[in-house]
Amino acid sequence: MSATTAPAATPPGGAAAGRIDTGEQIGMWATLRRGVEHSPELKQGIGLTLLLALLSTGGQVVVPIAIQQTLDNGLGAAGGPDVRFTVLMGLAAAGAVLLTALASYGMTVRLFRTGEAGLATLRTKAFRHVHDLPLLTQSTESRGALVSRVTSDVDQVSQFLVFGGILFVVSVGQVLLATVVMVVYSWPLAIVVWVAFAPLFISLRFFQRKLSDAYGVVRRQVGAMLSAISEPVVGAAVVRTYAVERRTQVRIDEAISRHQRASTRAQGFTAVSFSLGGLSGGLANAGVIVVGIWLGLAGDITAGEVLAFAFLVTLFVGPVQMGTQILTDAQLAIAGWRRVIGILDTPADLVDPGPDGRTLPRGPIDVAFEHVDFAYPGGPLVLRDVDERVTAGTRLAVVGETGSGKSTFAKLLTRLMDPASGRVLLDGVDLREIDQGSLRRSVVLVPQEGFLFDDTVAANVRYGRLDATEDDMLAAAADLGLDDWLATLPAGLATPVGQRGESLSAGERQLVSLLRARVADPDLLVLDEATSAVDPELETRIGRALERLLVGRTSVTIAHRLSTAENADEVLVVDDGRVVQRGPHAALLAEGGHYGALHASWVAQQSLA
Ligand SMILES: Nc1ncnc2c1ncn2[C@@H]1O[C@H](COP(=O)(O)OP(=O)(O)OP(=O)(O)O)[C@@H](O)[C@H]1O
Repeated sequence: MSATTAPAATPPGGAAAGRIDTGEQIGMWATLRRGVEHSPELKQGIGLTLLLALLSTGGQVVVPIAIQQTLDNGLGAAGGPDVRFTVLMGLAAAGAVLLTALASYGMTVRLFRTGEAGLATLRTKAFRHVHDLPLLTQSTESRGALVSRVTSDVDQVSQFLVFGGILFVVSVGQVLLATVVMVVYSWPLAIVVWVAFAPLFISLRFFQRKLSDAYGVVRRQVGAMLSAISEPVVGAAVVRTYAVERRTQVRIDEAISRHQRASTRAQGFTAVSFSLGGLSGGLANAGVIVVGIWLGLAGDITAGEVLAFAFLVTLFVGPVQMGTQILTDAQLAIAGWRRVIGILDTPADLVDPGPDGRTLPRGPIDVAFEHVDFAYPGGPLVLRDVDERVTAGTRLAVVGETGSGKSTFAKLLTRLMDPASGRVLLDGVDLREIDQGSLRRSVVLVPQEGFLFDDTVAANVRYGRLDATEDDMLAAAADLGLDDWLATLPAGLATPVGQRGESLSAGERQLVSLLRARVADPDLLVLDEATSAVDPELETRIGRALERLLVGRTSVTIAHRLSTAENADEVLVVDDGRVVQRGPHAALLAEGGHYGALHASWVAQQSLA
């Protein structure tokens, strides 16, 4: 059976290997619990914060009580106005207002601090985990969406915790306290207020569900919008070269419109619930006045109590009305929190064996593939039953048509992915059992286009070994015969390379990648040979540097050039995911077959050039 007709194979690492967990299946309370677990700072000193919240809400209730007391027992005292009592009540009210303000300040500052500290932890955790995510997930999940999870989704949680959270604590306290005082003054009037708010309370659950769905869509659209915007920014040169600005703009406009539609829909629910809050407040006030006067005429309630009630209703209305807004913020935050938790829940596919991991001894490495199969998620097998051994110190060139599986072979060899079945062994040890630190020290992959960061040549070379000194780098350059090239750069090692190395030519970028690999000094070097054409002088220089880099190591080069295959000790020919030929260049040439055909096409290309 050929690779293309093979049934879809299970992706390595299970179904989760291909996508990031959306987190959508996590319930609201579970999200909150898990969110707090991930940011334990949020719980720190919560007792004191709640006490301050209680004080700041308690203070608000003192004012209506003071008004009632002043009216009934001060100004309206049986034997004429009691000035001393009235002043005392005034002072009590002023003290309560001051205490409320101080407590509210203390609570706000504390919530700010713990909120920001907790979210910084969450952001750091999520960002670190992005690095551990399966390589396949990172290419499947659009990068913009991934960035939005770590940035704007966490911001959303932050906004709620810092603002919504404060309002929530105060509102709940205020409503409860106002209710208690209302019941003490007049339970029939308290019932009037609660009846007025009953429809809103009952419908809150409905709104909460609607808002949750609607804001979940909004958060997804934010990710999609960031993705649509960031891709053309990164690929600006391609957009301009092919004059596809209009098409790109249409994509971005569509993403923005989708976000706008989702936001408008969500805000529609907010508006309805907010208006319901206002309506309930109006009803409650009217009910209190009418029933209050009626009770007053019957002598069941004093004038001071009715006036206090009017104030208490205000205390009650504000938070309840605000509650719908808080609900909105909470839903946004929970939707954001879910997406961040989704990242943290996505298993890192490459499990580091940790302290049990084996360490590779230094020196050239012996490589073995034992019946290795591999398939990308949901796709057919792209490597089938690869069973090969490369003895330490060998220079192996891997050749094959485009799409035959060469790069996949290299990725498995460097453990960027694990095989679906079979084993890859280095010095007889399964790659999965090797300590990640030891593996990264001993094995280095030089990709076709080595990524350069927007920094100096030195900083980029240092990615090979973080403690490399300038002398180490100069020695590496001398070893690869690149010292004179380095001297031609405007500031030598201190020359800035620009974004993605754009200030350097393609060939120069390759030289920086080779220097980086030399500084790393691996025992197994896996090279994906660059295909971009560079000028002949630089080509010779790259070839010479490569020659020197390979000395004393095992090397596996994905070869696109005839000379590389010719200079290798052995050539491995891959076709449609299978190894079809192996041997030294000359022997394979004599054999013909796939290698003969590849060789003929190389020779034809060269004569054309
Ligand atoms: N991330 C991926 N997701 C899904 N399929 C992939 C992925 N990367 C590669 N493939 C598929 O796997 C097969 C082998 O790809 P691979 O990159 O290993 O080939 P290659 O021989 O290195 O090709 P080239 O010489 O063009 O780089 C191809 O059919 C390719 O489409």
